[in-house]
Amino acid sequence: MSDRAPTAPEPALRLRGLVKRFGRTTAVAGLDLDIPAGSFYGVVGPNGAGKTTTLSMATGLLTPDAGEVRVHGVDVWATPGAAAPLLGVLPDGVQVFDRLTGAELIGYAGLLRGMTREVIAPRREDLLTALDLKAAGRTLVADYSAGMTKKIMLACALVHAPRVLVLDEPFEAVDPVSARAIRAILTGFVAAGGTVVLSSHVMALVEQMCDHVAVVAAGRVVAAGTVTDVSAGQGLEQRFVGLVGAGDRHEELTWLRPSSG
Ligand SMILES: Nc1ncnc2c1ncn2[C@@H]1O[C@H](COP(=O)(O)OP(=O)(O)OP(=O)(O)O)[C@@H](O)[C@H]1O
Repeated sequence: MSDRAPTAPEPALRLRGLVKRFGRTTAVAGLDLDIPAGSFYGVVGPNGAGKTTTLSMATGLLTPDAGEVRVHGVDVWATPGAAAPLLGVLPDGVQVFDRLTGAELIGYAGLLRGMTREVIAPRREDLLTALDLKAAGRTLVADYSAGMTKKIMLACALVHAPRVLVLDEPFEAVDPVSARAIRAILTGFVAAGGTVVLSSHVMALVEQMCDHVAVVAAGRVVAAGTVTDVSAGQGLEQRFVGLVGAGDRHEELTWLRPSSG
């Protein structure tokens, strides 16, 4: 028997000491997080907590001021060419090439990942069908609704079959039928050994879908672990408010009384 201590398995994503400042604003203030391989990981936090900034640095979209990111052990910033194929990314609020049709955009995403047209074509059809975008595949993305744009960008993130999916608010503006289709895709992906990291403001969704969650506030992780552990018997929303909320204090807008006018 070996007397060596077993080494912990390499996480799908390892974030260490991430820092990002925008002028005088510190968006991310030394953030550490391990996302276990095979997990369905939710990242939650109040508006402006640093979630988008963190996920952008974790996926090679935004250069950190300090810190390190590894995806399955591969350094995202030192070796971006090796890390990129492992990652599928749905960014929030980035410019899309919207003068392409949906089908062209998926094709373009596949070509950027070095895929051949022969491999891309059937996958593109599968994705358009699965995301209920078959008819819209021939329409310019500029003419898409917010939810359709979200779905086509998700298709672009999936086409090269990455190992880790990082999705910034994937359900925002998406209708319930499409949300169900996306959930099925993501659940199947995790069941097949993939890792999903998503940010969301919907605690019920994170509680239902995710097995792990990190609560981010003021650019740091204030709680992380299994959803059961982080919820601590209170339900995730209650725990979230307890960790980052201002309690039950609400300013009254006394002037907002239509009947008193
Ligand atoms: N490009 C930028 N230039 C200047 N400040 C920025 C920029 N991007 C983010 N910030 C600031 O960094 C902080 C964190 O923003 P970030 O978008 O990461 O938060 P978030 O947790 O994703 O918020 P939300 O839940 O509202 O989407 C905020 O104070 C924001 O104003």
